[in-house]
Amino acid sequence: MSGDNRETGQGADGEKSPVRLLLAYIRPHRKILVAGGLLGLVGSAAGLAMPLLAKYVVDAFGAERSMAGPLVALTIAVVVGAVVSAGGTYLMERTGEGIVLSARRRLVARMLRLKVADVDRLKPGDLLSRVTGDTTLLRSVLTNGIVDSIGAVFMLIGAIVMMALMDGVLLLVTLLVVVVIGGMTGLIMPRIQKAQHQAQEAVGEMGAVLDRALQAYRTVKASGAEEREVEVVGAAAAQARDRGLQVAGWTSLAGVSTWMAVQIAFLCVLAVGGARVASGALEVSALIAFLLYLFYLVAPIGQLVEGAVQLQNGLAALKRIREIEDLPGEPDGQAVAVGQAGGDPVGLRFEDVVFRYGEDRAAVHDGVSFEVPPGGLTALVGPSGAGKSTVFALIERFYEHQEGLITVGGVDIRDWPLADLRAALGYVEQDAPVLAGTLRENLLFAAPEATEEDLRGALTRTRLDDLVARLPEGLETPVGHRGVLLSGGERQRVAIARALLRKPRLLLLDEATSQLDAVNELRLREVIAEVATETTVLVIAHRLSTVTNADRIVVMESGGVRAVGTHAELVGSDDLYRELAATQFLVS
Ligand SMILES: Nc1ncnc2c1ncn2[C@@H]1O[C@H](COP(=O)(O)OP(=O)(O)OP(=O)(O)O)[C@@H](O)[C@H]1O
Repeated sequence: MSGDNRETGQGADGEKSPVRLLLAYIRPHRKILVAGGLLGLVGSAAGLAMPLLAKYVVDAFGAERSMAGPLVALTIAVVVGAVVSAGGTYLMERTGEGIVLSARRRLVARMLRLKVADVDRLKPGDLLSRVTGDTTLLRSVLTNGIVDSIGAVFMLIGAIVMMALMDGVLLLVTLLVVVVIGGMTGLIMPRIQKAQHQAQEAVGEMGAVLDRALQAYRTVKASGAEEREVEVVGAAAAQARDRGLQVAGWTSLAGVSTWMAVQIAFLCVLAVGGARVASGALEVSALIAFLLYLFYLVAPIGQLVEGAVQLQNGLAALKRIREIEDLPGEPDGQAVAVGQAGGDPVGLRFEDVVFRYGEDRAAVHDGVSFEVPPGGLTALVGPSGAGKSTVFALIERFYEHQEGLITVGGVDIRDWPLADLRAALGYVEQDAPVLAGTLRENLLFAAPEATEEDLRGALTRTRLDDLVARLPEGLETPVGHRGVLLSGGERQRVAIARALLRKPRLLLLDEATSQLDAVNELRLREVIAEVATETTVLVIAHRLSTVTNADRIVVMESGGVRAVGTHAELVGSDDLYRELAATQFLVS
């Protein structure tokens, strides 16, 4: 078994310029975008033709000619203009939605393949806002922003050509003013981008604090902390508003400088043009026409500035999207080996394992060694913080150990292809191991291809069949957010059934600490004992019944293994174990 441990880090587009990266989102949609842009142009042309056609109608009326012809032409122009414009708008919006969709798909695909260590560091609410908010910002810059800017460039060129024909000197004066003030606007643009990035960050932070409040909804209420949480989320919202105002400030400054450019150019042209008219170098009519063209420049310049502002917003959003996309993925973690599960029980070995959660952190595991033979029940016990859950995190390769060796089935876990390793493991978390959705969806989550027979078997083995029989909609009953509609014991058994459907060769079970009623307690004990006859079970034990049933118990203490033995042996030989048995384990 050999694994390719290549990290799925930055893609080939890691070094491209941000604008090119932005444009890459359009590439698949460019044809529709061009079609939408062309329809928009035809619509505008039809709009432009209308005053002319209206003139014909009036002329015909005045000359007492038949108005039928011009009226039909006008009607056609109105209808064609409306239909074509609507079509253009629709295509543009459609492209925008398509761009947002592909940006979201890409981002989510990356998010779900990140390393657990990175996701532990990031805030879920902020990640959510990157998928929902930042991707939306790409839409307008990549559709209307681009099309309008291209249209503006054409108009600008047209106006400049006309102005050149009128008077070269005045054009030079105009361009000088526009370029100087345009340069100043250029200086503002990066500030808009920075402010927009901060604004989006503030929205992300607001999402993060809101997420915190919603995740701990019951605790918030039970602690009477509603008002304080409202304040905290409100403060984050105010922060987002402040950042938004900064963007608005810089954006309006850019707008004002455009307006100033035209006004100052107007005054300069008036002064220079007046002098040229006085000296006889220019006709008055040419000066008037030139000034009219100057004002003709206002709209396209405004559109260009607007396009540039949108570009800054898009780049700011892209930066936040790339912050996630550029994080390295798990080593060959892309493929989920569905259907490859199953096989004989495997053993597990830790050999002098050293692990710390960060370079600057103290070692959580400082030379951990123990062995779990294939099959049977092994319990992991120890005081809180001894590093028991970390053992699971290392076996699942959520985190990578720094020193020592961990083997599953005699093979170094670093040599297992990650998807195969995880397919061989069953993992039952202690907290909230049930997801929203129906009971069936939860059970089939890790093994969607499981047969109805497998499902019934797992339900029987986890003693869930009578629960299913009691539920009004049976397996189709929704379990509520994080399974809140189930009891603690039921949730854990659902999670065990889900793990069993994957036919694990080694089941990692973090036992629920919640107090269970006698029936649930007994069932859970039976389930664990029964599963241990079929596969290897490593359980972080919180119950006396589990340790007394275990084939062997590994006692951990502050990052090391202190003793190994059966309950009877350890009660006799190990002080810490005796104390744990007397105080920590829930009696049953
Ligand atoms: N994701 C993490 N990042 C940083 N430190 C962590 C992380 N998870 C756990 N730790 C730290 O590692 C130490 C061991 O934690 P671990 O969860 O493995 O202990 P445990 O024995 O399972 O405790 P408990 O029985 O209370 O769950 C603790 O001091 C904890 O603060």
